[in-house]
Amino acid sequence: MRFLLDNPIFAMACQQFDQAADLLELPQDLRERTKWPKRLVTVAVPVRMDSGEVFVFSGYRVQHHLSLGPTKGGIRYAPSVDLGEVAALAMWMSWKCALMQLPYGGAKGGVACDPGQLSRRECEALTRRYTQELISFIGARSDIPAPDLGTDEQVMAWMMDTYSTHAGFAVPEIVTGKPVPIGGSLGRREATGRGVAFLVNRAAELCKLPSSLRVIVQGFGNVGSHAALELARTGARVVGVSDRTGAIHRTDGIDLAALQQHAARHGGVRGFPEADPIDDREILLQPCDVLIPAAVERVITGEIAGKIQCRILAEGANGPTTPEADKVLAERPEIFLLPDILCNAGGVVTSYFEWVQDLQSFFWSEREVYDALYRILEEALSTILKRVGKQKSSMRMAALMIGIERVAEAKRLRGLFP
Ligand SMILES: NC(=O)C1=CN([C@@H]2O[C@H](COP(=O)(O)OP(=O)(O)OC[C@H]3O[C@@H](n4cnc5c(N)ncnc54)[C@H](OP(=O)(O)O)[C@@H]3O)[C@@H](O)[C@H]2O)C=CC1
Ligand SMILES: O=C(O)CCC(=O)C(=O)O
Repeated sequence: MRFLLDNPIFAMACQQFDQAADLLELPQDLRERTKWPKRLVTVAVPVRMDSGEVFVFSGYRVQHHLSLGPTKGGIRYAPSVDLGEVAALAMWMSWKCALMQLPYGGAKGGVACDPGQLSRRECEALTRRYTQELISFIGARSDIPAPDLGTDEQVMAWMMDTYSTHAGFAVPEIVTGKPVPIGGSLGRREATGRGVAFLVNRAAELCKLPSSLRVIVQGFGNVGSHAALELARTGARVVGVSDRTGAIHRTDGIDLAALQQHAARHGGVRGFPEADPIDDREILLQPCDVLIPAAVERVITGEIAGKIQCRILAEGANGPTTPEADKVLAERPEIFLLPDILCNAGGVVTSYFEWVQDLQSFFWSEREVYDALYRILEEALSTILKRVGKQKSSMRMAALMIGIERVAEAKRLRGLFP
């Protein structure tokens, strides 16, 4: 297992864990049992490409702990995907699910590929073969995938169909984040971004900021675009947006509907005529009230953390801030941090609602989904704030401590074979 530490993202997740476990004074045996992932699955995924050639992709699924219920977490399609990255993301899922009091352990999966370079047929073939390779390892009572970076509702529909064809009947509860007509939940598509927006507005109230927040978002995919749209709906002005194609800035605010149309037509935000182009690193350093990294890991480095000019740092992405940056942020108390395992938890909480609805074959209104989601996010925020007050810790450490201690307690209560 220790070979995973060669991966910098896994090493970062472990560094965070160790720091929180030290603060919790977690006994050594429990610490070891809680830290390491339970199951690491690697699969070869052969796909006939449109060219006629067969390419073998590498696929992964990591199940971090099984102590509280099935494992839960997204499937990522990105060139960076490897076992260490997926293991780190699975670990963060564990603390996130426990923080939200969901009856799940953490998991994550993915395939090393560039989804932008795959045709629709290639993406479907890849998804179906990856799902087939995972059939013995996933299940509605054991491990339930969902969308993440580079995957969407269509990928979930193909996964559900492949699994259901194998079972001989429809198994909608095998994945969440699927289209509503085949058992998806109302509100799941927008839930992560709307959860981010809800928490940003709560943080703005706590910081006594006006509602006309200036917002910068890195990543204009599922999380970034819905966070931006929801914040704009509640009175904010989105002044900067970036994605892999580039970054744009407009002090008076960007027309998000027009930007969405442009991005759909041109494959990204680059070249949007109603805003100024800006360097994709510089965009993070522009003055704003809220900075939302909603793309990939480790973009807020120590150096960037010293230069950002926001009042709220809202981590839509998983792991966007390095431990070095956390040290810098500790010296900048004017910045209110919404840590990833809180900030982007709206996605998995709504996935939990989807799973419950599928198991019961009884579906909720969008209003019921969001009322329940915001109640859970509010409770998690208030539990973290109390912990910050009690232990004088950072928001990140408080959130991690709560998640980790719940998992450790489950392991302690369940015990070990004598
Ligand atoms: N989807 C969900 O429900 C949840 C997602 N998350 C996390 O949120 C983050 C984003 O996921 P999601 O929105 O689903 O993914 P999407 O694939 O929908 O969107 C990702 C966005 O990030 C952009 N991007 C990728 N790399 C970079 C980069 N290096 N610099 C700037 N932009 C970049 C992409 O640009 P382009 O389009 O040009 O490739 C795209 O706009 C991930 O960290 C994910 O783990 C967390 C909780 C739930
Ligand atoms: O919706 C889910 O089950 C998981 C979402 C996810 O991958 C995440 O929160 O990072």
